[in-house]
Amino acid sequence: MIRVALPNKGALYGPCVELLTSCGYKVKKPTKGLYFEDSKNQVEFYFLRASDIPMYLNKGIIDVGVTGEDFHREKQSQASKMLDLPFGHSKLCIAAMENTILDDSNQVKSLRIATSFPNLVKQHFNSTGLDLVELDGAVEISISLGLADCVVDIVETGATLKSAGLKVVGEPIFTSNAALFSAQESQSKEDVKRFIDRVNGRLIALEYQMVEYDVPTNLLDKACELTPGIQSPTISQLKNHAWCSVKSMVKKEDAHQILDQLKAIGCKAILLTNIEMARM
Ligand SMILES: Nc1ncnc2c1ncn2[C@@H]1O[C@H](COP(=O)(O)OP(=O)(O)OP(=O)(O)O)[C@@H](O)[C@H]1O
Ligand SMILES: O=P(O)(O)OC[C@H]1O[C@H](OP(=O)(O)OP(=O)(O)O)[C@H](O)[C@@H]1O
Ligand SMILES: [Mg+2]
Repeated sequence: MIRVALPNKGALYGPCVELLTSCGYKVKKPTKGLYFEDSKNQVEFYFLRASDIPMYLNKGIIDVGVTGEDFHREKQSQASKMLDLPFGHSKLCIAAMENTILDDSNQVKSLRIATSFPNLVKQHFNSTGLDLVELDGAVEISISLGLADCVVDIVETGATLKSAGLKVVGEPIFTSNAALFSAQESQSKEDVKRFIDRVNGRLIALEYQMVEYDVPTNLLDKACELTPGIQSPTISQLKNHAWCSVKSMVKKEDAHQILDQLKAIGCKAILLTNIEMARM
């Protein structure tokens, strides 16, 4: 059995459950309770606060955990990042009331700053003498309540700041995404390696598609240049020896252009399919 920690709510919860379900894990947060055992796959899932997961990993209590890079850095975690995950993209931004005149984000140094990320703020301003107000959440309301003059908070679309009458000041102090981390002492466990390999397989499946096409044998090299694959394309001979069939993985973002190019050089029966899962 390995222990895996997932955020129990918020922006990372849904995407985490979806990712692990597509990897064949049974992930179900009980209505009351923070633990679920997937006995078939020998995994115990713990649903914890995203901000607490680095501490559990640091102490080696949990083998693997998903949280944001921002919390990993804020909590000065010793856990190792194993995989970047394609969700939880956000920025830590300085924000102040819309009518505030701040020409330079350095002026913020002398203001009362409310945040859930005190260490990242200190690191950013390279200063220990800041007037920091540490809050667990709902940071955006602290200015209108008179607790702070500005905030450093998570921004994705900017809707939360806007509805609180705030604007971003200067450049983001940190850019984050969700990631899968492993406790130092768990990295060599075979069960942990298998878990990470499965998740990585699904991430590759999401990033690539499979293209298959028929190509005249004299154009095979030219076509393979367009579809080199990861290792090498698979080539099969058609019954009509003047033609070959090629199968190759292509990056999803490039797939449609590659299909256009294959058609343009004379390939036929060009098919593009999604990949459900991979092991590389
Ligand atoms: N709107 C968002 N879009 C994308 N990622 C986000 C968003 N909000 C938060 N995150 C990311 O998700 C992680 C968890 O954030 P957050 O602290 O908001 O969790 P939460 O479960 O909502 O807890 P809390 O109740 O303390 O706010 C962080 O790493 C953060 O960067
Ligand atoms: O820029 P936006 O798209 O508005 O997203 C940013 C907001 O999302 C998160 O809040 P969350 O949804 O986790 O609610 P919370 O206040 O309960 O943490 C985060 O704490 C910000 O407040
Ligand atoms: Mg939140």
